[in-house]
Amino acid sequence: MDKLRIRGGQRLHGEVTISGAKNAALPELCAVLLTEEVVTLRNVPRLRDVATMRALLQGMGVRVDTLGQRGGLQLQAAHPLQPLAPYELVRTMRASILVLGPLLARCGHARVSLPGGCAIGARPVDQHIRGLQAMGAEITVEHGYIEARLPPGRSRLRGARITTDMVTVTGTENLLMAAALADGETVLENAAQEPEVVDLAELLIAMGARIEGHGTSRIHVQGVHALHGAEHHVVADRIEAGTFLCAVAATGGQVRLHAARADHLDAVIDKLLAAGAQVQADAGGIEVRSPGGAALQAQSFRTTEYPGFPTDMQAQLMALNCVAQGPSAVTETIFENRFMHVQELVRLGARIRIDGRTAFVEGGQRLSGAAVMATDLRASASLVIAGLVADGETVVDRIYHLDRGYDQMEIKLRALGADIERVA
Ligand SMILES: CC(=O)N[C@H]1[C@@H](OP(=O)(O)OP(=O)(O)OC[C@H]2O[C@@H](n3ccc(=O)[nH]c3=O)[C@H](O)[C@@H]2O)O[C@H](CO)[C@@H](O)[C@@H]1O
Ligand SMILES: C=C(OP(=O)(O)O)C(=O)O
Repeated sequence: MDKLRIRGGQRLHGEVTISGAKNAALPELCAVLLTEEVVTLRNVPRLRDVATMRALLQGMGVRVDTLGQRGGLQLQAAHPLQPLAPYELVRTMRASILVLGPLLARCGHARVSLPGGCAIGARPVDQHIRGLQAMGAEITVEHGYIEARLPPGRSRLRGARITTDMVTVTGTENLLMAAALADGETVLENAAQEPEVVDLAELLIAMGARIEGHGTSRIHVQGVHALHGAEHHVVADRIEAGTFLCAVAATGGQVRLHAARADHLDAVIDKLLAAGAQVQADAGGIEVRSPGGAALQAQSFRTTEYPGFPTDMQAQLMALNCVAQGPSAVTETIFENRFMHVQELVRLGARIRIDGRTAFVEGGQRLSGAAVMATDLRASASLVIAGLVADGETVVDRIYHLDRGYDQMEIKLRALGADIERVA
């Protein structure tokens, strides 16, 4: 099993190009199920989750061709499709649930394994199911599978007004894709406003869907009979960019992030500016400069839905808070168990106490390298940041979590001057 070996203490300097967003690419790969024509996606990141999604789609009968070396994929979901998402693939990637809406809309039935719980929380999919039921689907859950079909005599879902109980990102995406081919108008209330939802809507519109209001909490979709092929560039990964911003803030140095979208990172950049880092944005990317974490002020924050502070950046900013000066309180409101990195950061010398949904970080600690275990994707990223500033050697085990969502992270960090290598 691969590990990352990091010798801390190097400042980061230079330039890095931010990859396409995992959380945009995954729903967009599922959107190809909505048409029998060719869809071309550019800037798809090289990730384990993308490989899993590719295998899932290929198992259904989708043709997938790689275009060159720069993240191009050409996909075609011509008939006949096998509308099945088996447990073996779904259990390794929760985003597999995103095939449910498109399969139901296109094939009239779908059999998708329930994703189950994971390290960061229970993560039920009841809102996805309820929304599709409101659109006329008959859904049962048996033997660990969601069995969804249209009632006898119906060939399409029907538009509906759906208000989800909470803001759900993949729930909004599933219902958006289903609504694109439904009969009549769908209104999604309490919709997620994340940039990845907007990017998916832009792909769907390029495929002929009639969507308005994406990027707000109310999305209107006027269903159409068929969608067609399209070409789309996946938006830059704001979480990868935010992770590099926190890494540079912690180690000190100066780095330019090409292709990063500052307008998608306001909440994170505000915290880094308040901490004392310098962050400047222009049309081509973001430049960050920092004297190093020990010269910064720790910042309290609370995760919320976009445009609030993203839960997917909580662990990374907490790693910075461990070395920055002063106490801070980090409150996680989205997932009930997303502090798995805390005990590993403590192994590196951090001082953190958890009380319910809040972690209280003492700050101002000198970290010292140790063997630590990655427990989930962003927890892994926080351990890498901590390892980059710790004295001596840190070995991060179980980095298959990191590979799910970061495109060549150690190669990009090494190009910036980090002493980091992948070892077996
Ligand atoms: C592939 C992808 O895009 N993943 C992102 C997506 O996950 P994902 O879409 O799974 O997260 P949601 O936005 O759905 O989850 C928000 C909250 O709602 C709850 N919930 C959600 C759906 C549902 O049917 N019932 C329910 O109770 C969840 O357990 C969680 O507590 O958004 C999260 C929140 O920004 C991010 O951390 C993930 O990186
Ligand atoms: C939690 C995440 O992803 P997923 O929803 O794919 O598990 C993440 O990207 O941090």
